[in-house]
Amino acid sequence: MTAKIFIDGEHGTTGLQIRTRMAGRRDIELLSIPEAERRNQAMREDMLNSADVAILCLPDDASREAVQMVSGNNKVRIIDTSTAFRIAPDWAYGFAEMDKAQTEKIRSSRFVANPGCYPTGAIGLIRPLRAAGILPDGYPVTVNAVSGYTGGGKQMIAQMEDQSRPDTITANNFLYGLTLKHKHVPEMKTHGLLDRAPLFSPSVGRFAQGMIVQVPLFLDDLKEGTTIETIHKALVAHYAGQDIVSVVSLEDSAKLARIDAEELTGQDTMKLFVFGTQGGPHVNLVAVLDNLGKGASGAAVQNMDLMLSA
Ligand SMILES: NC(=O)C1=CN([C@@H]2O[C@H](COP(=O)(O)OP(=O)(O)OC[C@H]3O[C@@H](n4cnc5c(N)ncnc54)[C@H](OP(=O)(O)O)[C@@H]3O)[C@@H](O)[C@H]2O)C=CC1
Ligand SMILES: CC(=O)N[C@@H](CCC(=O)OP(=O)(O)O)C(=O)O
Repeated sequence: MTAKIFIDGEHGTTGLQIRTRMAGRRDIELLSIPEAERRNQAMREDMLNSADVAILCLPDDASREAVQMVSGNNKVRIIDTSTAFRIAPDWAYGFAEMDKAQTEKIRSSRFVANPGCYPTGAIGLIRPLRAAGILPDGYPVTVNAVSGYTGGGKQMIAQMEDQSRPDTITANNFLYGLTLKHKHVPEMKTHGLLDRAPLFSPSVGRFAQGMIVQVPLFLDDLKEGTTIETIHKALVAHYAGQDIVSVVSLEDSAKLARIDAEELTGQDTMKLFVFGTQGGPHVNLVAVLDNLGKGASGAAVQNMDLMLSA
């Protein structure tokens, strides 16, 4: 049986990438609205209510409206890629590898919130250490990151690529979120199992897709006896038995002189590293992913496949 899928926002950055990933699939019938009608409420409502799974690739407010449009129709299941429902208690958080029960939660949920790109890296690094008791209560977690500019959607893509625009961005690498109130902080705190909000400082580089997320830690302030090896072991144990998130060996990490933010561009996987020197006081946890892959569209397709396998 083919499943009917509607991507609301299919002509945007995330929507287009999801559509590309579904091209050629015979188990799916893609319901579609012509680009010129993308904001036509009546057509969207009709498509939303005709789908088995609707994937929302819209700004937060438009996502909330779309969910309202199907609220009385129990047949339709939703994957929302916006920030609107990521810490809502009645939604499943769509990061299947974040703990052993999550795959099943996603498979059986009607409502699945796709994670943000930065939180995918940050939670991927932090949560296993909280679950293993390595990262204690009260630890002041900081998260620093660089993203490809497609993370800012159609508008930032135009600002970075079209120098004739009055709002063009000329910087090759810039910090933003300078008020330290980025919309991803609540999600990192909740699903990272943190008792204190992390201090998150994002940046953007002049490359389209890719991402590095860093969580530096002081070993002396972690569970007594924690070393670079125990941290690495905890991550390896956490991600055993799946093939989306990989943990690079300490030996291979030690040989690296630099990390390329674009290393996984076009892929739907994520790589985790633990950097530092044996016996040294610090470690730097690093996640590399494609902001549009495991950070958005790749995760959405993974979640859709889990839901369709129920
Ligand atoms: N880009 C990324 O790396 C990631 C993005 N996301 C999230 O995915 C969602 C989509 O982001 P992104 O694809 O980047 O954004 P884009 O701006 O690239 O695309 C959004 C699309 O939604 C359409 N749209 C906007 N408002 C409405 C509305 N009221 N009704 C119908 N259609 C509407 C837009 O049409 P129009 O052209 O007319 O504005 C556009 O086609 C956002 O919530 C974003 O936060 C999640 C993870 C990563
Ligand atoms: C570079 C850039 O602007 N990135 C976006 C986040 C991209 C992402 O993960 O999106 P959502 O949380 O919106 O789903 C931002 O900082 O708002």
